[in-house]
Amino acid sequence: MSLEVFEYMKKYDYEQVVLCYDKASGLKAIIAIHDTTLGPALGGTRMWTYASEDDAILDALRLSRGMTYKAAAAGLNLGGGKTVIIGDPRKDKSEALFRAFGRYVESLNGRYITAEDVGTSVQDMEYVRMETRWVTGVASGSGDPSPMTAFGVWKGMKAAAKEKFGTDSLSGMTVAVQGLGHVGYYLCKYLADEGAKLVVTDIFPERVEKVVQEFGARAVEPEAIYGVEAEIFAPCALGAVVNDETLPQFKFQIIAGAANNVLKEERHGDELEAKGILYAPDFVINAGGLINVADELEGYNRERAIQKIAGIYDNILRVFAIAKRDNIPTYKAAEVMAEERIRTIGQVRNNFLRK
Ligand SMILES: NC(=O)C1=CN([C@@H]2O[C@H](COP(=O)(O)OP(=O)(O)OC[C@H]3O[C@@H](n4cnc5c(N)ncnc54)[C@H](O)[C@@H]3O)[C@@H](O)[C@H]2O)C=CC1
Ligand SMILES: O=C(O)CCC(=O)C(=O)O
Repeated sequence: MSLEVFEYMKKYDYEQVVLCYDKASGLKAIIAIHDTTLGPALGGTRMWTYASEDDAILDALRLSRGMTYKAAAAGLNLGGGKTVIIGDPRKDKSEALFRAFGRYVESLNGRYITAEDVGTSVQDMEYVRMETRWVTGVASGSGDPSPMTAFGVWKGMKAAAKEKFGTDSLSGMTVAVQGLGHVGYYLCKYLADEGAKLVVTDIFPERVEKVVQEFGARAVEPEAIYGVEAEIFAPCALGAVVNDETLPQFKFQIIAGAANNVLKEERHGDELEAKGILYAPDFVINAGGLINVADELEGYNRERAIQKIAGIYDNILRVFAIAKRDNIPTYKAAEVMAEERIRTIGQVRNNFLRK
């Protein structure tokens, strides 16, 4: 069945979807702008080989809505957007492709600000910057946001441990880390430095080997990670990893990782709750990269960014408090927290002249 784009936009209140095609460079991109109530839509550019154009559009739609919630929950004055470029990041990149994309971003005149995401790099964003100033996370600015995302996930994981075990020390605890890319590697470093035991996996053996060598991690095959004996599961690869197949295997007590859209469907969040597994919602715990690139918009100050990202600890505790207050699962509590802010600040911004 093909995707009914306008129906989907109506259902979840999207503002705009832009299809970008450039013959010379081969660019095929989808820019999705979900909501700009709080400010311009900021969100990275993902490059991926999608099975179909519908899959690509749906990914852009879902990810951009996640960005609205992420920015709102993080207390940022930004809305939600995301770009998907259809292509193989290992083969299809070129200066022309990213510059063509940059011209589309420029055409939106600041309504959408881009950055890197899975499959794109700081270098790619330098090409985008040649055509537009509406790009963050460039080498001459805040650079790769991934170490900051990892720092925020580590802080949020500690808050979850505090809630579940009464202590935020992860020393001696076992953490299962799925995906040892930009974020997963740095997360392993924070955890190893604190004395946590690591069980890790990745589809690229060289990434696994590096973490085993550097941090004394134990490696398992990709499919085995879901059944590992560990207090905490940190998904740092792709989304939808909490699903009907994986859930029955879980012996974890906490799920806290960097991946976006961790729950395949909302009901999987209900099932985690029913099993007594504490879920630190994805868009709250993984906001470190967004907070970092957003700081670049004010003239980047690393210390200020680190301070703000450390606030993810309190933000995660706030989500758990709302969950208890309203007697709802944590994934819903995170949405309530974000929606409350969009509603309140949206009303405030409607007073007098809107800038
Ligand atoms: N980089 C950032 O600052 C942010 C990243 N995220 C999310 O965090 C996740 C990780 O991001 P990055 O580290 O930047 O991406 P990355 O592409 O550098 O790393 C992902 C890693 O997961 C591995 N992987 C893919 N499928 C796997 C599987 N089935 N089993 C095991 N490993 C698998 C890949 O080989 C790769 O090493 C993504 O979902 C991303 O959307 C969210 C917020 C910010
Ligand atoms: O971290 C980035 O590059 C920008 C923010 C983003 O796209 C994300 O948090 O998923």
